[in-house]
Amino acid sequence: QIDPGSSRGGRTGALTPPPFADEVQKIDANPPKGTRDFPPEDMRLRSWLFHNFREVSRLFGFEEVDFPVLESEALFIRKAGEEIRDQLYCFEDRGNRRVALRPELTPSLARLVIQKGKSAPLPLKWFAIGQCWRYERMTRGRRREHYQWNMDIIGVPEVTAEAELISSTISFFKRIGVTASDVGFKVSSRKVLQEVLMSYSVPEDSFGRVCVIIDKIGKIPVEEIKKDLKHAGMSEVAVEDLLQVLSIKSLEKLEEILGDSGEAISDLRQLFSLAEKFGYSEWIQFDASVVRGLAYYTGIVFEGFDREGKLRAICGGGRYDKLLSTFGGDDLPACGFGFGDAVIVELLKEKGLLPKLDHQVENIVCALDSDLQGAAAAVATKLREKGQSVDLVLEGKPLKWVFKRAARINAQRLILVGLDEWQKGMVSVKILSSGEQYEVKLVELE
Ligand SMILES: Nc1ccc(Br)nc1
Repeated sequence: QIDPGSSRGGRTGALTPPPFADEVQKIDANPPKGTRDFPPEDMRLRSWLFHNFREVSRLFGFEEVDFPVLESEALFIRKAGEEIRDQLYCFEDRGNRRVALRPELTPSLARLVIQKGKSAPLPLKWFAIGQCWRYERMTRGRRREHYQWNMDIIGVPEVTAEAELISSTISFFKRIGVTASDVGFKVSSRKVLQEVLMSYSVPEDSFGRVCVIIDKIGKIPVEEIKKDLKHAGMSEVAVEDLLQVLSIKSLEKLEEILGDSGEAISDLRQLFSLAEKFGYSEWIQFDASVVRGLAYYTGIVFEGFDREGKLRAICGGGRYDKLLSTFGGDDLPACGFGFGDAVIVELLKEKGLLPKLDHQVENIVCALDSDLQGAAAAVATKLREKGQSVDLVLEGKPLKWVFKRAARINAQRLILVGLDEWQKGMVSVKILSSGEQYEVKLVELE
């Protein structure tokens, strides 16, 4: 029983109370805090977005996979101080199991790869579109759920995998009208960080934590970054030097600092060379400050950003060669990205690129007499079997109402089932755009 005072599509008047009024329990018609409903107009945009995610995945030869929204909490427990861990939507179920609403898809994908083992021949190219959750204090009024498109390549150690993944995101942007003037990709490698940290003998097991701290550059004061880095075991000199390296924006400069023999520079040179062959050089730039906020990345990392700098990262990803082995699986190379459904919509709004998506049906079918409701149903079935969409008027309504509904649902044709015509095996058809009207034998109705 929804509170009659609440807005219900503009319907007027209170609802008639049920027989057992004392059992009425008014509910809030809004969804839980931080979550969204998708009424038809919003669902059309979401379906359009997902259709483009799926089309690009198809063009790149990827196979769709899916996993439960609910996972064992253990899948997401990492000790690197990630935000994703602090905001885990976790609880104890009725079987006293620690479970969580997934905050991301990659650990589930890794779990499925391990489960499939040798039965899934490498390389695996899998994609998924799934709802992900975080429990964020509502003080910041941010969403607690979003849908992510993920593409992952398992079993390819070469940088060609990252180049392919970046290419797929750019294909997506191009499909929806976003250009290299709107969006760019900052690309780096965590091996840059690794080589600097190793030169200061920072312990390997602090690596993930240092990355999470560095990902906050530009989001929290630099003094806090420095404090956290020292707290993670780095000396004053190491911190200063690291921040210096992270400000580098050219591979030439990076080579001056790291030399030209390390894996970081070699991977990045290969990636930028592949970008040229793929034809997307104008979309990407080296930026040593990009580390991404997930602890498990081990190599190339990248993130799509809006060049006007108004929005948060649009998408991001990278190489995570150790994740499967940390879950007890084989030491398989892996890379992937996540692409959320919210920031991209903000970008499309900014750029005036939101598609116009109206509900549409090809036919509205109406009986002109209550005795002909069955006949109208037969006409609707015939058209549907021919693959035509039909909105069948389900109760006796005045023609004025029928025409109003036809306009509201963008029907192309009105099919009227009247007694005289029906007795001749005919129906009358009105083309609503032109007003043209004619009678046609049911057997010839196309
Ligand atoms: N990981 C995550 C989940 C849900 C939202 Br909204 N943002 C980020």
